[in-house]
Amino acid sequence: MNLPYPFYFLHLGLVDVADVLLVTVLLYQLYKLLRGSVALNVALGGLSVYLVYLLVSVLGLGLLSSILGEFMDVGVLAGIILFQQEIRRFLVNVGKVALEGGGPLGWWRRESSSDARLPLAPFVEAAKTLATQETGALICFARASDLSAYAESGDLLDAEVSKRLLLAIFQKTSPLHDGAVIIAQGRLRAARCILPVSQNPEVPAALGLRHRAALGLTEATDAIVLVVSEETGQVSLVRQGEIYRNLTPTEVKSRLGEWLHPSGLAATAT
Ligand SMILES: Nc1ncnc2c1ncn2[C@@H]1O[C@H](COP(=O)(O)OP(=O)(O)OP(=O)(O)O)[C@@H](O)[C@H]1O
Repeated sequence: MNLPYPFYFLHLGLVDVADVLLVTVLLYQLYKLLRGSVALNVALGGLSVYLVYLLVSVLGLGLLSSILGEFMDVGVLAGIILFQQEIRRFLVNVGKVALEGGGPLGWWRRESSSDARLPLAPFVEAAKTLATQETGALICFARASDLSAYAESGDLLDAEVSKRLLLAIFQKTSPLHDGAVIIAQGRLRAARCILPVSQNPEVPAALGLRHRAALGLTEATDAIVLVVSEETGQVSLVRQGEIYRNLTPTEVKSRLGEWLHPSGLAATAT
């Protein structure tokens, strides 16, 4: 391909164009996989260091270039360790698409930053009843971040959401009551899920593991978590590592509506 000055020195063939397009698609897929999670910040940090390294190398700053070069040498290994969950999910998705054109885990990949079909009444009503009974509960609402790795740590259900189902799961005698329930794409996807526990030293000592797990998930992803305390019967909502405690059913409904249906869609279904 003949290019105009000042790009005439570039020899750009069809293969190069296809190469650039494929890299663009790959980077976009990676962005979709990482968006809404702290992994995206880590990836952007790594990319910034790499760009500085390239610049420093071009400018011929020997010492800085060799220091960053050492860093780059271990970068691939560090990347594999840091992103092991994301790499695993990416490969699982690629495998599913190749074999089944989507497969049973296809719903995790659907694009939706909030679930317009999700009725909120079952959650508000179940939280109210569980709070009265002082029965603990942990309910996670997936948004853009992929929660499949957390769902896979528990029992996959893929059931229709209802107040009765939520109450049955969290009853103390239920074999599914321990851990968290995950809601995604309008369905109850899994129960008994293990969440990452927040290591934030500023979390009040009065909050135990259930609340720390809710905080931990929202620090790592853009999920929203509803917590019912077994000890106090208080209902809390957690978002972006922040906890809103002791909420009334009306407050739970309006906050959930605001966060999960920002456009006001489907709130009528409640
Ligand atoms: N990492 C985790 N992921 C999911 N659920 C967890 C996790 N850690 C603890 N839990 C749930 O929290 C329960 C223990 O809650 P704990 O009493 O320590 O927390 P808490 O924040 O004080 O809550 P509560 O006010 O209900 O007592 C466990 O039985 C389990 O169901």
